[in-house]
Amino acid sequence: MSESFGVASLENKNTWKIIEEELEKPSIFKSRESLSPEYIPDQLPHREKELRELTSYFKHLVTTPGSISQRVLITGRVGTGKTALAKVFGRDFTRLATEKGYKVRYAHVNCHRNRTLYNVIADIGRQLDVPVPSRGLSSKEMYDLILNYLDERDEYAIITLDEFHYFANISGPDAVYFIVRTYDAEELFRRLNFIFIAIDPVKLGFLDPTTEGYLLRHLVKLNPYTSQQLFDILKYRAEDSMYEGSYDDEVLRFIADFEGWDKGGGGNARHALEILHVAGSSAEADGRSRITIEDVRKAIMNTSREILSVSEAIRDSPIHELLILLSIVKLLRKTGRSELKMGEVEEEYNAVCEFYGEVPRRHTQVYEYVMNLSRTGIVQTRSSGKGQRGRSTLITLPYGPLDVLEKYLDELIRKKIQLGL
Ligand SMILES: Nc1ncnc2c1ncn2[C@@H]1O[C@H](COP(=O)(O)OP(=O)(O)OP(=O)(O)O)[C@@H](O)[C@H]1O
Repeated sequence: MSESFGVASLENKNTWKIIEEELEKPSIFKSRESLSPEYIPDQLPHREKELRELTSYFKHLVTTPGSISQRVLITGRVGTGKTALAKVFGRDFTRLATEKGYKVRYAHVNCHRNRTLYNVIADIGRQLDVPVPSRGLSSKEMYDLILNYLDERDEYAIITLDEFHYFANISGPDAVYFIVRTYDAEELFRRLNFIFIAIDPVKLGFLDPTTEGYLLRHLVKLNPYTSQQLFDILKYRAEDSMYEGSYDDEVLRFIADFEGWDKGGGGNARHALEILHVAGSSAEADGRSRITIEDVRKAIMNTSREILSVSEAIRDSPIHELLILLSIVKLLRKTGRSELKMGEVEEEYNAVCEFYGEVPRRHTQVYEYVMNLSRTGIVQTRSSGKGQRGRSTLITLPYGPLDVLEKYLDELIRKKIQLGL
């Protein structure tokens, strides 16, 4: 026993040593989650004006509640703070309204995840704690249930439909009209007020002119951030999430100048924060307590704009769409080829599903997912011309690096499986 214990203690000493060394490494982050994209900060530097605009649109809820059903459209490029602005506004407005004795609720629906009218309304009901039966109701019946529930409790709600262009594209103009309908005739409808978030109002071009005109008259447009604004945002978020001394103004300025709209960057706060996060992680992994400019350079290379724009586009994709994208990336790396046939992607997808313990979808669904990835520009597809046995769909990715993308997809899929998404 003692001998085997002796060997075990030697191994234990090694594992124990490894863990002790890891634990003794200096930490850069005092709170990683407050740097994560989902985190909603207390303040939003450089979005004060837009916060005031939103407040003025919804002021009736604490002066003449029920007088109108407001609809506002927030637009802006990726990473300009549309989601954060709506959530911070929803959180603080409802808190202040409640303090004044008005019952105002807030719900934030992600239309990338909930793409049909039925799912959008069901999610609204869920977030407002409306006791909605899980099946057997039409969208209209569920909508009426929510309105009556609010009416009985004399409550009003502000509902944000985020990534509204996905819902509009997939569900079509009738579904949009059902939600946006601008008539306020029936009093009951004034229980619900809406904020729509879309990257670009042009994407709503198919709306009927009345609806489109209405939304464009109630528009809050977020401009891309300048390098100075990004510097202030990075400083504010770093103070929240990283230990003092683990970064300095030179590091923040370097990132802000890379991403700042006035310096030719995307003006994208998510990208700037992602670079800071990756730079901090690599300094911490090397056992260093300070982020260097070299860490930032490496982080910028690893969060290339393409990878980042893809990561933003697929952040809320269904898990099997991600498994198919990962299969394409893996197969392109394995074969070294520039294009893949649908059949071989499907074969790889079945193997990838087995690896992650997921039940593979059938061919038609796989094809639909690939077309979806193609519609959103994440993959490129073309049908094979003559000279190939039978017609097949050829698939490729116009960007890289594939190894970085594979690592990113693996982490995203594991996180979604863990969260049961
Ligand atoms: N003014 C700001 N102050 C602090 N953090 C900000 C600010 N603007 C954006 N952020 C942060 O930057 C990240 C991106 O913001 P957000 O997700 O709101 O952008 P978005 O415009 O909704 O992007 P997308 O179009 O991809 O949804 C989030 O982590 C958010 O907390």
